[in-house]
Amino acid sequence: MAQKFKILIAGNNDPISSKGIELLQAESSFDVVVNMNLKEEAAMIEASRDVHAIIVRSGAKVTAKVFDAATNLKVIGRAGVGVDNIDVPVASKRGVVVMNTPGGNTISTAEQAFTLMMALSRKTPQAHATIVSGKWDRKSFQGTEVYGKTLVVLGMGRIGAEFAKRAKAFGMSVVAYDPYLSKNRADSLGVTLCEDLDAAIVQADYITMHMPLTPETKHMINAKRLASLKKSCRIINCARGGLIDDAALAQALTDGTISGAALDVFETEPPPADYPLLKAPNTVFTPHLGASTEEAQENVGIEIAEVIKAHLLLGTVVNAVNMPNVDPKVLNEIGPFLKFGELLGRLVSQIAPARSNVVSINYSGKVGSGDTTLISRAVLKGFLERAVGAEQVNYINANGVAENLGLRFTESRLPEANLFTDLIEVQASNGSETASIAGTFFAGEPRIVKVNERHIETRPEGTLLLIENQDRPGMIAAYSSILGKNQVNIADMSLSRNKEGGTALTLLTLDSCPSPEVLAELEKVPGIVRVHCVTV
Ligand SMILES: NC(=O)C1=CN([C@@H]2O[C@H](COP(=O)(O)OP(=O)(O)OC[C@H]3O[C@@H](n4cnc5c(N)ncnc54)[C@H](O)[C@@H]3O)[C@@H](O)[C@H]2O)C=CC1
Ligand SMILES: O=C(O)C(=O)COP(=O)(O)O
Repeated sequence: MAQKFKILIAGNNDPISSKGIELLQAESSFDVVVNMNLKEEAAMIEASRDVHAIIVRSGAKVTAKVFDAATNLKVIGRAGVGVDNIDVPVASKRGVVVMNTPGGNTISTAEQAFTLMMALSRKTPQAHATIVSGKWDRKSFQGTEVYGKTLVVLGMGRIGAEFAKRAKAFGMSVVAYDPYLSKNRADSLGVTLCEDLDAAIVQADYITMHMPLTPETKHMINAKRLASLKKSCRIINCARGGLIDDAALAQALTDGTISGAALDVFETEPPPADYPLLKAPNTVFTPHLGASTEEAQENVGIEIAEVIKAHLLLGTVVNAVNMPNVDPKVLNEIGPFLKFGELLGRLVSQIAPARSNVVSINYSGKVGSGDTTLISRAVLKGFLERAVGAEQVNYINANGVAENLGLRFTESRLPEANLFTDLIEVQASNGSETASIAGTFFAGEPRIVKVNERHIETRPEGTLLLIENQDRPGMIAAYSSILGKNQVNIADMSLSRNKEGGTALTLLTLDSCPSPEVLAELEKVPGIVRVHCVTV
């Protein structure tokens, strides 16, 4: 019977599009539970216990404790962009893929930010409030035009670029500050690239912010920067609370250091009633509504449902923030290499020199001409299992685990086929010694074709005994007799030597693993240099 997957649509009064939910409900192997009342962590923990997937917007928080409880969890889908309500490092550690829907709410958020800029310039909410309170006041609400003004866009990504296009249509001159924006892209958007944040913002009549909240961007607009702005400057933040120091902003507005602020996002959401910013003059606020349009919600709701469904049913990975993408075509092509890469990593870890600090993966042939990111992660996973335990390492956290152990990993790719159509070679080195195993596929079957630079041919199955010895007569008889006398049966054998009278390598496939005593006896045989027992 096909596996059943339980999917939790989790929210805190921030609904996911019914079209997305229906798409999941139509799948017979999915059990879809919708709970929009998950404000408290305890409720979220309870609701997540036995689920395989969770879909959220920004309201429900997926914390470390939720991961502790959700032991079946495979994937989290964020119907939107920001994943700051999900503990992504913990997700990665647990091997849970986190996917989002970049792009689906871009236009809506750019439109919301633009609306905020216009409403701030024309004091629209304040004017509205007086009318509904019975006043007709035409003196207090003189505004300013945006036409001809300088707009500084901080973060020229998807939303920033859409904002900039609209601003240009309104006759604004646009300056961009974004350390990752190329000059070509700035030129094609028709904006002036400024490489220095402080130099950019002092020119601004308007500043709009469109970047994620990271340690680098936290409090990017602080008291010092606010003090450097033109008195006429107005700030719009429709990205994330915390990009601006809200307390410093409240002070700057109260002191008249700047002329206004329009915010869709706050450092604390929702802001408490005594939040100083709420009392500051010249503000326009909305409660995190950037993505709250019919169109955006339908886009992100359907997209997240589709990618979660594809992940659970087919293993594809799209829009993941903690893993490379794997589409069905790629998965079909590299699927066998993933398993094999993991196996090669596991084998090399068993013959690696002590304190290996570099793992090198060399691809050649067809496999080397494609994207090998995921195969390398599979190799690393296999290699690291001995060090940290198989449960602790997965495709998502493999690079981080390696980094923590001080293990460097290098990759080389040669599209040309050598002796084999596809070859993956994994080497581990501690600087003075190196061990390596290379493998390929023969008619779809995996084969080990090289060990420690010696050509050999073995199926990677069962227990392998690797013996390096001086190339002289009598060696095979010596080790065979020790194995025989200890009831260890040899199922297969492959021999290789570098040169006559040099060092020979034997790879034996055994029916059982020799005891440590038998391995020690083998190592004592004159002429035997090294013995390794490796389990596949
Ligand atoms: N208010 C709302 O409802 C919504 C808010 N957002 C938020 O808007 C923000 C932007 O979203 P997108 O444009 O889709 O993201 P994006 O990834 O397309 O753009 C982000 C841009 O910020 C730039 N950036 C990164 N670090 C920077 C730094 N230190 N200084 C200046 N620029 C920097 C990046 O290079 C990138 O170009 C995100 O934080 C997202 O969560 C998105 C949708 C709705
Ligand atoms: O997509 C984002 O980053 C947003 O901030 C939108 O949040 P929401 O889905 O409206 O809770």
